[in-house]
Amino acid sequence: MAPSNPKVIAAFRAMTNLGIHESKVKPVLKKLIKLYEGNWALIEEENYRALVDAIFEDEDNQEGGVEAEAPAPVEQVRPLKRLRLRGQDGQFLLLPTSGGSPSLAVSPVKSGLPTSGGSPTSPASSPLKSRGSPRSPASSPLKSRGSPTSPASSPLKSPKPRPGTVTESGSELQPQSPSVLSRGNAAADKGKNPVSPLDTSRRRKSISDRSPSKEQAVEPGTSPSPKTKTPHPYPFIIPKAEPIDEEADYEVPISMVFPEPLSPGEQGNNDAVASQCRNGNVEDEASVASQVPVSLPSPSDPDDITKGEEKVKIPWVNNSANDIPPLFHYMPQNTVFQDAYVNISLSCIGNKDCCSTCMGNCVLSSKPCSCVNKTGGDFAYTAQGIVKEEFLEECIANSRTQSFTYCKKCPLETAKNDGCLEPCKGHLKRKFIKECWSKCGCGKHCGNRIVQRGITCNLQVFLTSDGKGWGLRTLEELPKGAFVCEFVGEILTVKELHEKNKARKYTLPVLLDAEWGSGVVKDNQALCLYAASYGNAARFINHRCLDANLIEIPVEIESPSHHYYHFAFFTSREIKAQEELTWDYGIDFDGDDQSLELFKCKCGSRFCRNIKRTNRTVRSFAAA
Ligand SMILES: C[S@@+](CC[C@H](N)C(=O)[O-])C[C@H]1O[C@@H](n2cnc3c(N)ncnc32)[C@H](O)[C@@H]1O
Repeated sequence: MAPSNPKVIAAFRAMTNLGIHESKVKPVLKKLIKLYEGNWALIEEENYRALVDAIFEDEDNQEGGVEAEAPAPVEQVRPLKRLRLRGQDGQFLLLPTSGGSPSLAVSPVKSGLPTSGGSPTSPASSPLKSRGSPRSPASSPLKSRGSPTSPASSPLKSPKPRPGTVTESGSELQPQSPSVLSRGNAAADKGKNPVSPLDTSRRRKSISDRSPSKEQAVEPGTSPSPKTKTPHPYPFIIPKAEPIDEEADYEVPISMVFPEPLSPGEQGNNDAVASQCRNGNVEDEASVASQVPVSLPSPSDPDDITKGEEKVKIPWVNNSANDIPPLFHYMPQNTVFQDAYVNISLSCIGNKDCCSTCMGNCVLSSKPCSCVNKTGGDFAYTAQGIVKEEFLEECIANSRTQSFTYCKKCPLETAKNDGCLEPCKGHLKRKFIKECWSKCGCGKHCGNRIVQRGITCNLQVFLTSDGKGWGLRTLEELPKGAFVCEFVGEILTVKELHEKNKARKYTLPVLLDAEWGSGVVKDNQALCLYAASYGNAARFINHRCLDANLIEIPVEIESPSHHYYHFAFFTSREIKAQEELTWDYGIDFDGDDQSLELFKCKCGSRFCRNIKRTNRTVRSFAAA
């Protein structure tokens, strides 16, 4: 049976990429897991160097040690042995990456490894890069004037070849300079020695510990463009799940934690594996994992974390090969988890809620259509597709002045079901945008359909330099009021959220609570969005107290009832290319709600609510 533990799968995949057959990997991997007492960090380090070495040692032993004495030509039939042969003949070299760990550069002629069809040594033919046809470049809101879907002429639109990947001339396959060789040798020597599980310098570092000097290179606003960054040496980046033998402390971003089970049916299986690993019961992990099906997403293509789900690609960049974004399922639209009642039916949309007789672009029409009824008689968007200044300022003021409405019976309190119903703590008053939709007569390119057209600007997921984990940044300048993305996740009832929270706390459930204050909300209509396992790029947006550059605005599209709506992010000011995108999660760091994941705020804002305080908790849900 095929293995299903992601770590085992990743190890197998890494070895396959290096031309080593699974049958050779399995027995050695088992021994190694035992030897290292389940410390996967030691096995994964330096692209599984310990495993590669052990496989060859094993082979050597089986061949009676003949190989050890064999002269150089014997080595040629075993390309990976070159890892330990210091770049002999200039065919196999250990190139230092920016992360300091060596990468394998292989002569396609002499390696014996395949040179096309997804060979790991041939980035140009990476299966990742050949996936699908390149999609149209993003068009920024500014550039979309007149023709919202026309391709932008942004210089960022066509992804540049990644440094370290093989150029057409194959220059990186040439023999390296002596200095490169000598650095490579040092790395090769390192790999020769057996790795001791007691060697603490090899233990996993927390994100904040990782290569600060290199992280400086991606400082928002000051970082070089992605083309100057050094990527993973292999075209296929090996997934590196977080260690599973440690409890995540509150410094570790929640989204770096192993993804959750995907459905109640899968829960048992995942839990079995997870708990086995956490308990350190890894005696025979390779075989245990091979029997237990786990449904985890595969790692994303560094060129596109969306896996082709959005109109634009969203690449991710790391600082070293070991930094891999959390595993999650990319989903461009919200999807009901189980019990949430989301009524999307044409019959629910009355004449006053649509403009069935309109044609073309409603925003350009001399007389506003009925879709403006809910936005004070005017469209929220300008003809250029950005939120009007006045509307935006009102939204910003609402969120900053913290004006609340109160439910008669708050779903957050009833969900606790602890026999003590506390009064509602309040929900922010919000101003809605209403977009035209399918029952309207206008077309998809109508200027009153911005959020529903999805992400159009050039974004990038990157590792922040200030210990916040992964973040999202824009690669192009964005004007004030531009739509960036919506927060996408599983649609959960608050009760379901409460159940999930019992199993694992999560920092960022977004409450769709804009209407709760208007009456009694039914259980299955008190909804929230949860993006730990399924979500879009918004799950990478970090928190900033008060002066964040994004503001969330509720948007009505297909459901006139505001129990369900879209939670969309717009720029609250002009944003420069390379700036990190942030929003204020609405966290009260002085609060005492124990139900959410803690983190110490590193937003750097002078208005930070967590300054000079420690061990504070999150009081309210993000959107409250
Ligand atoms: C929705 S995730 C954002 C993406 C996350 N940084 C990652 O690496 O996946 C929220 C988590 O990011 C981290 N985070 C977000 N904003 C932060 C801040 N201002 N200071 C410190 N950590 C932050 C926290 O760990 C939080 O639990």
